[in-house]
Amino acid sequence: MKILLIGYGKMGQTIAALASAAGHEIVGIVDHQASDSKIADFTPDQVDAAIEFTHPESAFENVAACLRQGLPVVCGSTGWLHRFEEAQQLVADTNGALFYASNYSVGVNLFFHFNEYIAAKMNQFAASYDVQLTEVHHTQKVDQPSGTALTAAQGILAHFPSKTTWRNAPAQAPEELAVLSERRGDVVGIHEVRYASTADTITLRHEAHSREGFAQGALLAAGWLPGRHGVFGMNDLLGL
Ligand SMILES: NC(=O)C1=CN([C@@H]2O[C@H](COP(=O)(O)OP(=O)(O)OC[C@H]3O[C@@H](n4cnc5c(N)ncnc54)[C@H](OP(=O)(O)O)[C@@H]3O)[C@@H](O)[C@H]2O)C=CC1
Ligand SMILES: O=C(O)C1=N[C@H](C(=O)O)C[C@H](O)C1
Repeated sequence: MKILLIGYGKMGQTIAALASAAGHEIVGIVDHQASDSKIADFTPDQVDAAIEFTHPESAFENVAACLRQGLPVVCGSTGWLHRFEEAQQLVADTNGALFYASNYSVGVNLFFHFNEYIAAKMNQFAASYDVQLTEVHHTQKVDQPSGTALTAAQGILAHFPSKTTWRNAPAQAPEELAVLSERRGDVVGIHEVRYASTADTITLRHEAHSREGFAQGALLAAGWLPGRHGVFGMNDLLGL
């Protein structure tokens, strides 16, 4: 597979290493510091898929540039969902292909699935149990709460109707889901959903040990996307 990497930080470099080991070709790197290349320098005959892991403030423009160039794009940057509808419209206008996941690891996507199942079960016991979400990441992370925590929060709100909104702080009303963020050292990513009653606590937890799971998932998505048209996510890829 011929890959254009957009963003050559922690994720870009992890993807490059795994891609090269798997025999894929990195045909270009677009990054603030690591290269002078631009997305507009690349055409669909040179690139099977672009993989974008940059920054919340640059993700939409990078995705848009890929779509305008006719490049299928796998985007992992978080914190830009306020522009997601614009991206969807651009995909439709260009007959393009966009893959987005707040978290590309297979384990986290199983966690999302279990989270929804547990929320639906626990709804029957909502009078006794309160639920809260916590996420812990490294101190370089700029967005808060994490994209993964937002996806998990949406899963709870959809299946545990006693919670109708979320707040990135301790809840101030029973219908608010507290989504608590902590930034500590070089933690790769910990997400935890906790249902607590006066009698006991039930916890669903995912802890990433490295960035390889995210990178493997992004490469899987990049292999799957070419030839498809539309907006896709991990449920399409994994059939969850
Ligand atoms: N969906 C998922 O599974 C995962 C998502 N992420 C998300 O991916 C994003 C990147 O994470 P990570 O690699 O850890 O971050 P890093 O800060 O380590 O790397 C980002 C890189 O992108 C560069 N960059 C910033 N803006 C642009 C731009 N406009 N064009 C090209 N390059 C740019 C940065 O350069 P400079 O430093 O010079 O600004 C840096 O080299 C974050 O939003 C993070 O939340 C992370 C892990 C997994
Ligand atoms: O910035 C990170 O590092 C991560 N970001 C993603 C998120 O916001 O959920 C995924 C993962 O947790 C690592």
